[in-house]
Formats: sequence, structure tokens, C-alpha cells
Amino acid sequence: MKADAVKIADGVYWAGVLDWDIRKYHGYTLKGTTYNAYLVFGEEKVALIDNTYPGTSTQMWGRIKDAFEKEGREFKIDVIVQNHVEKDHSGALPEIHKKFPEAPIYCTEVAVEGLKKHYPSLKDAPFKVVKSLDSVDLGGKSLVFLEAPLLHWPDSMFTFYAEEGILFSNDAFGQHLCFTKRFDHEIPEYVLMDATKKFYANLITPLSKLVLKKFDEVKELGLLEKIKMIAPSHGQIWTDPMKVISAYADWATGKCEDKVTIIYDTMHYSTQKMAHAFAEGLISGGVEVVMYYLHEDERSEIVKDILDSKAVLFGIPTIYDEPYPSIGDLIYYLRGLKFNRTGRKRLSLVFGSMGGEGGAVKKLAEELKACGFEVLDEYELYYVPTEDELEKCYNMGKRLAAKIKE
Ligand SMILES: Cc1cc2nc3c(=O)[nH]c(=O)nc-3n(C[C@H](O)[C@H](O)[C@H](O)COP(=O)(O)O)c2cc1C
Repeated sequence: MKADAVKIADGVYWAGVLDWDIRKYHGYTLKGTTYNAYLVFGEEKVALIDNTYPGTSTQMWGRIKDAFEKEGREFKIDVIVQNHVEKDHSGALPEIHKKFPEAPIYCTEVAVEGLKKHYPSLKDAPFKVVKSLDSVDLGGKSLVFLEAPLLHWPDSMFTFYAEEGILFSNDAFGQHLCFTKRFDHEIPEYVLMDATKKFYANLITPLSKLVLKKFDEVKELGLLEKIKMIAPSHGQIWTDPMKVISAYADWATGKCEDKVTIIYDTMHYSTQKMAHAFAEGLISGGVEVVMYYLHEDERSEIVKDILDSKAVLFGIPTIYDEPYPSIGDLIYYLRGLKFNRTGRKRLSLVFGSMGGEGGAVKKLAEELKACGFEVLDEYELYYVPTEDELEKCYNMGKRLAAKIKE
């Protein structure tokens, strides 16, 4: 298929894939994404950095051929860089290796095993294991590697094109967006930052301490000021790298807004009434409120708002002596995401309605404490809330708003 490559710097091209159609990816809701592959043309060698999801390579090959035509070079990839094992970046590696069997595959030691397990046809491929600050010379241009274990998988690494200051960061700094333009400034800023926040919340939150450590390491190596562009493996390319670096630093250190996320579910709408009364109290106290109804909303959107909320309220009714089960999906997710690793214990209130012994609120509060939330109060009431009971919710919301704004 014919497809155009996009020149992003002198001798550097985006040759990735626009996936218009994907709507769910490991439980993450999205409206399309891109798999960003990049070509770097040195005077002697050409490197391909990362590739695309299995079965989506037609577009990528079209763009690769276009880039070679634009550069007037013989169609030959000399160096393959695989920053990360995950299939959305490595799915075309077996085809690339088949076409260019002599080209060494640069990756971390852990990645070799992972890639061979994913793609048995690579068992005799010429892997070249790299460590931090190893480099490959393309002729007048060099690629420097930086291991990034657990950012976000054990095999992850970054590749830095030193002469132009381009950091190929793989998943770090990415966003699940599918736009026709490739650069940060070519799409609305709110859309870009919202998608970046969602990506951080869902993929980077538990790694927050490692993010800060990596920033220190990059600073100590004197690389931070050399980064002129960040080219991630999903979404837009950052021509303003400090914008996303400082956003990551804020999220990693638990910087939050005067904002509360309320998450609830309900069977007969009593817990919903409570949620709305809490919201009114919070709004009256001057904080922003975001509301999620678990019956309709899903976890990858919810955690995006938890990331910059100082408090999170959970409302759940009792069913068969237990919390209504939709909350279980979120609780398991929150356990894994470990929001307290951002250096902030988010405040919480837990509430709900019941019709007998109840108990859902207490059980949920215990779960939330185990997930690192500071549960300030619990409020469980019998069946449909009275006006007085709703006023109590309102007042609890207002008091929480005052505490948040202290
Ligand atoms: C199938 C079912 C099972 C229930 N089991 C319990 C229970 O074990 N203990 C209890 O206190 N209430 C139980 N209830 C009562 C609800 O908790 C009560 O109706 C509550 O007001 C529902 O809140 P909601 O309107 O927010 O859904 C049950 C309700 C239903 C529909």
C-alpha cells in the first residue's frame, strides 16, 4: 500500500501506523491510536526504531519505502532497534528480520528472551544486547541507548539520537491518539494533555518513583538539556519536551488539583442520590467535581481523574452482604496502580445505601485503605435517603472541600 512517511528532522522519518479502528486495548478505552516506527538515515547506515502491532504492517512498509525514495537511498535497513517487547511495537519484527536477516536487532538482554518467546522465528536472529550508554554509529549520526527497566516493562529502553537531540522514548510520554498530524502543537492542547494524563494514569502510575529516579539519572548524565524532541511510540511527537517532562514530574510527585472524583454504583438510585448530595456540598465548598457511574463508565477513564484529584469518594450499596460487585473491577485495578506511590495519600469518603445488615461501606473502606487511600469517614444509610440524610451528605462534602482547600 502506498503511504507517505513524515519527515520529523533532517534524515529522520515517522513511518508508523494509524490505527483508526481500535477501541479497547488491554482494558484501556481509546478511539484509535498510532504505532510509531521511526527511520534514521545516517551517511552509511539506516536504522528502524520500533515497529507495529501484528497484522498492521502494510502502512508501515508503505511509509518506509516512501522515506527511502525521498532520501534517494537503496532500500536497505541496516540496524533494527527494538526498545520494548510488547506486541504493539514489535509485531512486525519477524517480517523485518526476514527481509533484512543481516541487520542486527539492538535491544536489552531481557528483551531478547521476551522477543524469542513471542516470535519463535527469531530464535537465530542476530540480537545485539545493549546496556545504558552503548551506542551505534550510523555514519555522522549515532544512536545512544538508555536502559529503562520497568518503565514500563523489564525489557524497556530508550534510544537517543544524540546529534539532533531526539529521544525515542517508546511508551513513555505516549498518548493513545490517532490524528493525521504528527506533532504536539498541531492538535488542541487540552486533547493532547488529557490523553497524556490518561496514559500516565493507566500505565505509569505504579512506576512514579522510577520516573523521578530516571529524571535524576538523565540530569546527571547531562542529557536533559540536550533533549530537543521526544518521539514516543504512540501518538503525537513532542517538540516541547519540557511540557511533558514537567507534567510527568507533577504526576509522579502527586501534584493534584482542588478536585474530587466521585465514583458510585446503584441498584435503586439511593446511593446515586447520596453521590449527588455529596457533589453539591463539594461544589458549594469551591472544589471541582467529576462524577463516574460504574454502571456505564469504565476504569481507564476513571483513573485518569483520580490521578489529579486530592480526594476520591466511593459510593456503593450492599448486595448479599457485600459491596455491589462492579466496584470489584475498579478495586483490583487500584490495588495494582498503587496511587500512593505518587507520594500522596488521596483522601476518601465511603458511602452507600443498604436494606438490612448492610456492611458494604465498611468492607469497601478496608479495601481502599489497603490501596493506600486515607479514609476520613464512612456513611451507610437505610434504604432511600431522607432530606436530613441528604443534608448530612451535603455537609460532609462541604467539610471535605474546606479540608482540601486548607
Ligand atoms: C438482590 C439484592 C440483594 C440485597 N442484599 C442486601 C444485603 O445482603 N444486605 C443489605 O443490607 N441490603 C441488601 N439489599 C438492599 C439494598 O442494599 C437496598 O435496597 C439499598 O437501598 C440499595 O441501594 P441503591 O438504591 O443505591 O441500589 C439487597 C438488594 C437487592 C436488590
